[in-house]
Amino acid sequence: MASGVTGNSGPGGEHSVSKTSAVTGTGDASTGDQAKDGAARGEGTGRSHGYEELFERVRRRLQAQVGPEIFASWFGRLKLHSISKSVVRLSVPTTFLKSWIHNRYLDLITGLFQAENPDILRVEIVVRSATRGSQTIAPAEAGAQAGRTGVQTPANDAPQRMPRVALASAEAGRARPAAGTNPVMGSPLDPRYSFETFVEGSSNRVALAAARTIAEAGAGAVRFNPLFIHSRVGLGKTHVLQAIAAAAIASERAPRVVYLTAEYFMWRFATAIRDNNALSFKESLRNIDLLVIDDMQFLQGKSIQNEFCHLLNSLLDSAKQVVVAADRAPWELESLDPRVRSRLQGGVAIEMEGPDYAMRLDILKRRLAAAQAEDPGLVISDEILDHVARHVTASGREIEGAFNQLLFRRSFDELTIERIDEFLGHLVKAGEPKRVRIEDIQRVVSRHYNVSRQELTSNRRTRVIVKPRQIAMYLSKTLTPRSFPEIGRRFGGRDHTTVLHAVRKIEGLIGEDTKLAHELELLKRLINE
Ligand SMILES: Nc1ncnc2c1ncn2[C@@H]1O[C@H](COP(=O)(O)OP(=O)(O)OP(=O)(O)O)[C@@H](O)[C@H]1O
Repeated sequence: MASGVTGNSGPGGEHSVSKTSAVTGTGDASTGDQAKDGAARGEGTGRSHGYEELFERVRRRLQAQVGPEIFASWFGRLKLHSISKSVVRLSVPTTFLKSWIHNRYLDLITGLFQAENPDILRVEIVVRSATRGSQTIAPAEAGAQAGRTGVQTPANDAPQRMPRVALASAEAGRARPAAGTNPVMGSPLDPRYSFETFVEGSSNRVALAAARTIAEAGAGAVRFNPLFIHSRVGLGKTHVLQAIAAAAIASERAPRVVYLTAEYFMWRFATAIRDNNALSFKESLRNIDLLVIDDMQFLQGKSIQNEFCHLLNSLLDSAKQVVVAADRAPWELESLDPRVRSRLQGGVAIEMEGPDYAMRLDILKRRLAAAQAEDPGLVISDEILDHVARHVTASGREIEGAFNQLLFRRSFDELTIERIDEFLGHLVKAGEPKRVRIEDIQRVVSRHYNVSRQELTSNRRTRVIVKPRQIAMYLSKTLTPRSFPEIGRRFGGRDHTTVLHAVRKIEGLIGEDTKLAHELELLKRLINE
């Protein structure tokens, strides 16, 4: 196959190149049209100048339509490639940009050209500097492929080879990630957080099985997408997420893995905008196999969420695995853009519960073994471990905190049960307050009043259902941090004013109806059990 040469890649120069080749959405752009284009471009004449002006006008209209932010993100590197009487070809530097613009903006751009010149029938997006017959790949992809196979890019011609080889060797020369680093970008991984160090039990078995499956599946073998793991604090979400990332990297089946906290994503994105390289930041994320995002509840800001939404859509649409963790279920992430929330709900959400006694004891024993590896003389009796496992119940983090206290105190204090109760008192007594969920409230209320949960969330307005429903809404507002609109959604898609009315009604009744007040106290106890 002949290799095309894009002789001029300077600003605005693409359209005046006489021999071109590019990968298009439908295949090679080098069709019969191309010859016509060559003639129609009228190289070196005033016509080419006129085409550039036409392109400039379309760019301005496009910017006005989509707004400066989106324009800068997606169209900043759009250039005029060639133009004929009826076909306009625009070029972008990567395949990803091509398909993104092609899928989302082609109709808009075509309409804008047609508004300027009704003879234009079609707009095509092509990739600059692509070799005919070889698939054009975005930088990270190129590098990763070369790194995987050790294949160097064929030396078709110098202008094209140079940048591609540079990228390939940069990636190929990159050492396997050391523990504590990340191969592509992102937050560092803690080498202690692996599947081997994670204690399995009934409260996390399903989540762990899903996590292992994804880590073992490798690129393209998408299973539960996105996988959404949620739990209250300290129950091991970060541990599991980092274990997935580390195992996927180690397996080499999903070579491009990114682990990020939502906060780190926001920071990286803001820095990239500040440094004028938001586009390459976004593209580097879109060329990965596995995206792991922790602490999703912290994702804030309209434009950041918007970008995250694009990223999520693009990865999920191209069957790339996404794993997300948060301190609540996706449908409870109220601060999130509804489009992000809905995309997150489209996969599998699994909750991890608190560790039971056996798990707590196992965590303590493993910590002790790890500490003994460094200090062979260290002794902590089984009785003490058992005591801590029985009384520090809230989370893995609390158990770790308790164990660290034991290590610290033993150097200057005798470890008796009484002493331990004294210095661990805050952990033993307080524990983690139970996080009440709307589901729990609905379950307890429906059982207490002998109505089904379906009836509670239905449109039925009979008295026997309306009162329990209002009570359940009142309890949802007083026992959970959920907003009126969220509660309304969870009760059959009701308006927030209905919830407000229910809460006020029950509040009013409590003051005058002691039987109802007692009933509510009983319900609260049942819910908190
Ligand atoms: N099942 C478990 N096995 C071993 N260690 C655990 C387990 N659960 C929690 N831990 C440990 O408890 C600590 C807290 O866990 P982690 O940070 O993963 O919790 P988290 O759910 O992400 O919390 P947060 O919501 O605050 O981010 C970690 O050191 C972790 O290793």
